[in-house]
Amino acid sequence: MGIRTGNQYLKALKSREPEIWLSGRKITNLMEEPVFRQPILEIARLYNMQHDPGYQDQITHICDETGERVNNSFLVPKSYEDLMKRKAVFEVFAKATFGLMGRTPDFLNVVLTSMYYNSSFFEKYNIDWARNIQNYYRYVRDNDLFLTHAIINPQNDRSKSSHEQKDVYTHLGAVKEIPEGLVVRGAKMLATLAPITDEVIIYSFPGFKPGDERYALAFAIPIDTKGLRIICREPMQDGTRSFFDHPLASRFEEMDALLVFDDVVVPWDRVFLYNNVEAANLLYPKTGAGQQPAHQSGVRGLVKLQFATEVAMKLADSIGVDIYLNVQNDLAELAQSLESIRALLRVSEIEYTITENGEAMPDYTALETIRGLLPTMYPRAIEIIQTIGAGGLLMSPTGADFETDELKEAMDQYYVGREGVSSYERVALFKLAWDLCGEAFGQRLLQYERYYTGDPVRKKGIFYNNYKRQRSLNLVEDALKTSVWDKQVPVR
Ligand SMILES: Cc1cc2nc3c(=O)[nH]c(=O)nc-3n(C[C@H](O)[C@H](O)[C@H](O)COP(=O)(O)OP(=O)(O)OC[C@H]3O[C@@H](n4cnc5c(N)ncnc54)[C@H](O)[C@@H]3O)c2cc1C
Repeated sequence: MGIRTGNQYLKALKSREPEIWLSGRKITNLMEEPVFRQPILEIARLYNMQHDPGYQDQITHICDETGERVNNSFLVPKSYEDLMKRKAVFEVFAKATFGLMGRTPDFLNVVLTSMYYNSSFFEKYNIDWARNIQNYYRYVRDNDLFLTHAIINPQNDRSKSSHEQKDVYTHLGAVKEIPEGLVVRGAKMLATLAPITDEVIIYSFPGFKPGDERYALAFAIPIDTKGLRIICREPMQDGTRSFFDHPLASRFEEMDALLVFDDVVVPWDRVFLYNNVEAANLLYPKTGAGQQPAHQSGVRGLVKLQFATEVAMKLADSIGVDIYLNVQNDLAELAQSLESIRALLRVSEIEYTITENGEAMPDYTALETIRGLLPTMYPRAIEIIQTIGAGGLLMSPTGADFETDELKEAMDQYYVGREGVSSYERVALFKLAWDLCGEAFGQRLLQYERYYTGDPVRKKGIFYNNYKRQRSLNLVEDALKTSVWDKQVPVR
């Protein structure tokens, strides 16, 4: 089939009945649920872009294996040019969502492509696992499916490993083998966009210890598999707010969910890893499942930071406060953060390496530096928006006020910005800024930037240890030898 249209995506959603729980209600008609309606349409819009002549050649290609047109996020990059082809889709999708949706389909497509191309890793442990991941990649690529993933255990007692939790099946684990497949029980989080996806893929961050064998799992199943419950977090908007009042929250909320597996049968041909602590711990480093998608996250993060920077600059300009040095300093700080991320991203692309099996890999150090910096740069951007908007952020009336005759004069007079900025324009801008920096929606976006890729504290620890191992760090040694040179090199 190859690339889907938005309508084909909607049709697939309508054809399924996943068990979704939202605010104590079981959702029976996903398409009619206001909370999901607009986010579904936003994802459908991305699928449509694949068919738009203005984008098609930029974000899709003809697959060598099938001759069908597929999304560039399924491309195994073998060269700088391939990395750029793949980047094009990251950029187009990120710009279409202002970087606010982190788990657009391209993200997990890259994870899966990476696992597929490095399936020799799975083969070392079990030839079936390798064949399964290869077939699954082809299935997802050729049907253009939308995946969610859950790689973290629920946050229960973090001082104990999975097998030490009070209930042995609090964290998702294997129960038994049956002829049809592997029976799994327990929970996994944090499956962003789960209710509106086609499939879920389960794998884990490293950190398994002996005794955790039953939790060492990787598999994928349809999102409506019997026994799989999707428990949504409290929504941050009810789906009835207007675009004018909440231009971002009304469009781009990515629902997050806990996945509970109630003796779910995972067919054997969908099991990628099982009962092997060593393999589960090596999955990330050996398949590139962390490093390749970091390219998508870097591009998306850059777009998001650019959006926040532009919001701050427009806000300051709209009320004439960017003549003040303190405001200019804050805005310059933001612009310099943005330029730093842009530069790092280019370094990651230009300094790519080719792995042993011929895969082009964007530079680890540059991408991890982006991952290390954004959890502080993005919250700082939000703080600057809050500081520049100040009390005005809390004073925005609603769209309904603008449509009320009795209020027209007051609206036109008291909400006007600097010369040339009408009340309507100023209020619209401040509302957009408030969605980003004040609303629960905006707070989630902030929490996303901190944690979407794992705990930044531990990630920095890993980064430091790798950096120490890989970099020569010889300058100090050289400096300590200077006294010897002094004696050897005659001074003229
Ligand atoms: C908005 C959002 C969307 C996300 N989307 C997804 C998704 O689509 N799929 C998915 O699988 N995951 C997703 N994640 C989950 C993300 O991977 C985790 O939030 C992240 O790995 C951190 O884990 P945690 O939230 O359980 O925090 P914890 O690991 O419980 O950490 C809590 C605190 O304790 C500290 N801490 C805990 N353990 C240790 C330790 N061993 N050593 C030192 N400090 C420790 C941490 O530094 C942190 O401050 C998302 C997260 C967010 C916020």
